[in-house]
Amino acid sequence: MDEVRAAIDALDAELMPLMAARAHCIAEAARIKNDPEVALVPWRVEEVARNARALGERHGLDPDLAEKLWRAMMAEFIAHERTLMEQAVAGGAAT
Ligand SMILES: C=C(O[C@@H]1C=C(C(=O)O)C=C[C@H]1O)C(=O)O
Repeated sequence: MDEVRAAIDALDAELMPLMAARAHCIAEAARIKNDPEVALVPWRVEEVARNARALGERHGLDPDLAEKLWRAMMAEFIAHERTLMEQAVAGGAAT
């Protein structure tokens, strides 16, 4: 079990910079959209979910699991994007 956990920790260390890069793109999207009401764009969520299924299949990950993981991740990024835009609106209103 120790070896498996060490492998998981090593993979998490590889995933984190990619997650940070994704968060950077989300922050860019927040700046461009500049409206908390449009944090969630349904057609794009469905497109990313379809992409995740295809990528899962290509890399030997159950597509159902890939889709669930990506939908959960997107929900968190969308909430984060909305928070960033709300903060920008609040900051803009105060100045
Ligand atoms: C980045 C966007 O904002 C949201 C975040 C998404 C994501 O985490 O991939 C996908 C759809 C959007 O609702 C976008 O609209 O493309």
